[in-house]
Amino acid sequence: MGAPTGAAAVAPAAITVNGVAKTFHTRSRAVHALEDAHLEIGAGEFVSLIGPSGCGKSTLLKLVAGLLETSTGDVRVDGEPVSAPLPQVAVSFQKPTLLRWRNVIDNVCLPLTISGTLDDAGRRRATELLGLMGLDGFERHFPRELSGGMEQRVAIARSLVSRPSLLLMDEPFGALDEFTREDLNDELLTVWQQEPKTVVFVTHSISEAVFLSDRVVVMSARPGRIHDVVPIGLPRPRPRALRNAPEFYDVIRDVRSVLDDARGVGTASRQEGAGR
Ligand SMILES: Nc1ncnc2c1ncn2[C@@H]1O[C@H](COP(=O)(O)OP(=O)(O)OP(=O)(O)O)[C@@H](O)[C@H]1O
Repeated sequence: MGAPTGAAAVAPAAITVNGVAKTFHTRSRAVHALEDAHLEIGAGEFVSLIGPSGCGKSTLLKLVAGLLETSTGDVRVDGEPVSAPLPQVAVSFQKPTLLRWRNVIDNVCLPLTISGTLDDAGRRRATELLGLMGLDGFERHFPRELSGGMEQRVAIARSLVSRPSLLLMDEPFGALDEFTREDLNDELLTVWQQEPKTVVFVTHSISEAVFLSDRVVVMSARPGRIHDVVPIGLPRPRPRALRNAPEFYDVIRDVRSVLDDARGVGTASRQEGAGR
């Protein structure tokens, strides 16, 4: 498949999370969502965040997105402190949040419409991204005519249309059946390989994290901390068949062991060198 017009126009972003804590003050109490988080993500890396419910994965993602402010410490993208959403960063969530009254192509073009930069090249790019997402021929359909998986494909195309150098994804495929999720994982990796960018991906699925990532950040709960970072040594590109390979299961076992440890239920033994 040829690269889309003007692909890889923007260099991927690097991220630094330095001594970050986040406390939410509700009316009745203070919630320590994140404590003493340190993390470096290299430009072009694909990193997943995984951990028990409530351990601060979304909070960390929103801090990088500039949607929340840190309580202490700082977050930097390409060396610049993040204090508000940055134009080179796109965020996608579990709910696709398409505009029901706009058709598919107009939904994908929305970021360009909002920034006042929509032109013929932008429309062509939107069409190309829909093709990459397996949605050729659906440009004029409305969200009500799409399945959940198709809506999420449109949302991913929308998040890519402005060529972000950093893509932050919060459980984007969490509501989808396993087969659709795997298809979307494959499509996401195709785009990521064609247009290098940094991706931070929150998921509850160990296999999804392993399949996609260069490294998996394992977090522990109450207060949320970064427990360990597991490098995923599986070669790229990663074909569908990798999901049946023994080495894939070895790495999954390795990450599960770290996750069990983070949850304080350590049972499995981490294989030294697995996944490295
Ligand atoms: N705006 C908020 N106000 C108060 N507390 C919050 C707020 N946002 C998150 N929290 C709390 O911070 C903690 C971390 O939440 P966060 O959503 O980051 O966890 P998570 O790991 O993404 O969870 P899940 O896996 O269930 O989505 C939780 O205890 C949550 O209740």
